[in-house]
Amino acid sequence: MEIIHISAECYPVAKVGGLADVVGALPKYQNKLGHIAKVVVPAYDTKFIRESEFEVTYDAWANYGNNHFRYRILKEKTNKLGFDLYIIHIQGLTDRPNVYGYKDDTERFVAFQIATLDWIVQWEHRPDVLHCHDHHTGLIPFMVSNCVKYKPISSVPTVLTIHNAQYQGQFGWDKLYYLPAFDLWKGGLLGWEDAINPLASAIKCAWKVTTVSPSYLDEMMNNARGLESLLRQERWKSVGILNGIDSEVWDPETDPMLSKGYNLKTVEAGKLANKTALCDVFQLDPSKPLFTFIGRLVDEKGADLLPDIFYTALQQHGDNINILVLGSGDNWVEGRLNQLKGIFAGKYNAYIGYNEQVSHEMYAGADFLIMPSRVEPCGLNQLYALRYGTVPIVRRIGGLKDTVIDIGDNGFGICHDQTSIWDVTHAINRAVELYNDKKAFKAVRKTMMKIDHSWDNAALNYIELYQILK
Ligand SMILES: Nc1ncnc2c1ncn2[C@@H]1O[C@H](COP(=O)(O)OP(=O)(O)O[C@H]2O[C@H](CO)[C@@H](O)[C@H](O)[C@H]2O)[C@@H](O)[C@H]1O
Repeated sequence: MEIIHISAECYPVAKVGGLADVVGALPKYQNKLGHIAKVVVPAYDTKFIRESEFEVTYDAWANYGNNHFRYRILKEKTNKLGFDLYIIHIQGLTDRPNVYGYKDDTERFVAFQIATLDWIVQWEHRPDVLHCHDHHTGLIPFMVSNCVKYKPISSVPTVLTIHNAQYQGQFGWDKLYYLPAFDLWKGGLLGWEDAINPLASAIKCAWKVTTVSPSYLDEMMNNARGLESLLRQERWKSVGILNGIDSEVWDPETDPMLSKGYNLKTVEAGKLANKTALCDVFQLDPSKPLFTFIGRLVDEKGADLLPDIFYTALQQHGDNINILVLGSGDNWVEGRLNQLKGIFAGKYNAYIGYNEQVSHEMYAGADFLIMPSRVEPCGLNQLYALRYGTVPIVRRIGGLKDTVIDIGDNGFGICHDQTSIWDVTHAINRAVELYNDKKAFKAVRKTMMKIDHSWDNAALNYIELYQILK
């Protein structure tokens, strides 16, 4: 089958969060299964794009509304990611350093989606499926089925994967004219409440809707930022497929970002070496348990509670624990996390910003990884932690519930029910007890490192789903 993944992010081309990890890995595993999976993303001004070689495969003009734009489709020459990578360059719209956060994000992603379809519609052959990821590509299912100019590809199945229903990409009806012509009576398929809502539109129009864990699919029926009733209505065509991880990129034995590689047999010495190096950089004490948080500092991750959680835990445990944070997001959370550095020097530190290298060093050097998420569609951090022998401390929600079993149930993680200061500090107390029971701690590390969360199975689940659509 020929599968076209269309996305705003793809690791290592452009990454903000987990969406990039999925789009950078799933196609590779689909290719390994003998299919042809390709990826289309906007051509941002990122390091990967600047440092890779591309050839122009298509050069044309398009428009959204009255705005004409020139776009070029560039193909990465060496296939170094394990799939064909196409980037769409739209001068003045895509060629910026950040993926999101601009006032004209609506225009940028509408233009990207129109350019993608304008290009595909003039191919001599038809792909087998267009796989859209999140709201940035959410207008594609509607446009493929309804816009006159895309009629030649209207029989190509579209699949939407919801990585996070918190973000929907709404914009006003005054911008309806951005879309290529369609019968206006079909316009209702674009809207939800009082706006054009790309995520809602894709839920209505895609042939299949998937999300990234079975539990999150259930939870969305009652908690999806206003889309609950729509999701209930479209449940018949929806399925939850648990994400995998790229076990080539995330392999503690070969990870070039670590101070020392390790495997199941050498995990104790390997983790200690990485912990020592990490503690050295962040002025922490490697003889104490190291708790970490990695992620976007936003409410859905429970980040607003982190400063109080850490303050309470550090007060309770005195000199017996270390905490290290890596993240960026809400300014006031960043500020408070920075403030704690002065209060708890030598046992707490925070790196405010985005740093892939430091994240790998932390998965390897940490003893525990905290994820007190309010919403977690799948979560990849806990899967990386498991592979690197780091015990996840998670709230029982979404994909966290589907992937982490509590030590009290013969599992390998520490689970709690609520995103609250009490629940998380209690979980930290349990973690300290586990850490002090050296035999049990070692056994838990071994158990979790043996778990296979690679994409092999999930990639096949997606193929089976596409095949039903043929
Ligand atoms: N400051 C920083 N520096 C370096 N690396 C950082 C970082 N902040 C985050 N990361 C990295 O970004 C990724 C985060 O992935 P997640 O899946 O946990 O969350 P996210 O909410 O972005 O993804 C959404 O999509 C994914 C994919 O489907 C779902 O798993 C998830 O539940 C959903 O919310 C990890 O690779 C992590 O290491």
